[in-house]
Amino acid sequence: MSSVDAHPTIVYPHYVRALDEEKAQLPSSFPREYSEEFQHILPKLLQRGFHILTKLNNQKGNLSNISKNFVLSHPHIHVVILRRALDGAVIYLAYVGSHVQGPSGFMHGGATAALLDDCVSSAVLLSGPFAMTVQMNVQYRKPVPLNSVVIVEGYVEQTNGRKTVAGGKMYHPDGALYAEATLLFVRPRLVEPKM
Ligand SMILES: CCCCCCCCCC(=O)SCCNC(=O)CCNC(=O)[C@H](O)C(C)(C)COP(=O)(O)OP(=O)(O)OC[C@H]1O[C@@H](n2cnc3c(N)ncnc32)[C@H](O)[C@@H]1OP(=O)(O)O
Repeated sequence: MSSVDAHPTIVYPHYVRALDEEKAQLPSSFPREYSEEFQHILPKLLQRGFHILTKLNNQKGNLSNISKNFVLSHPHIHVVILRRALDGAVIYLAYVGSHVQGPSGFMHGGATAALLDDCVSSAVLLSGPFAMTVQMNVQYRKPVPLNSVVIVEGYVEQTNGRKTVAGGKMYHPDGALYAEATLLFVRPRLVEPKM
């Protein structure tokens, strides 16, 4: 098996273990200027039935697969992950810093897509077997200012065999929509359970 083939099966158990081990803590290393905003928003998300899963930005040791995640390890993106058990929806409460710029003063569209993909993928991975994004359609509604807090929400819409349709939204904490996406995931044949 090539290293590319091995990747999904190695990463997924690490991911689940990381989420298990890192429950219920807001990262203590969050810079002061936005930790207050996080503290203000978090209770509202908890009221909606979400609970904090992880402080993945601070992973160490054998969780290196997580610490290399493009979005979660980005030095200018800080994420607290929450999940709602009722429907498996996932929220990334995120601060986007200065070095994710596309248009001057605003977030790069690719970074917006990456955050959406990662959040929606987490919702998919935590609700079912490993699957990979094979299609993603992003509607960019408003430019996302740099150095700001955003809420990203991911949810599974429908699973049919190896295919899962899922959706995501990125919005300002006041509810104004920045972007929304529809994604198709496919469970690779290679990691299907053997009967
Ligand atoms: C650390 C954890 C962090 C959590 C967050 C991580 C976020 C990362 C999310 C990603 O970015 S994933 C990386 C980007 N995605 C990829 O690299 C996937 C590349 N694609 C593949 O490797 C293969 O397409 C894949 C292994 C997913 C599927 O190949 P298979 O050979 O197993 O499936 P196959 O080609 O037989 O397709 C199965 C079904 O899906 C359909 N399908 C596949 N690709 C499609 C596509 N692109 N569009 C529409 N349908 C597609 C295909 O037509 C077929 O439909 P039917 O069963 O109805 O015939």
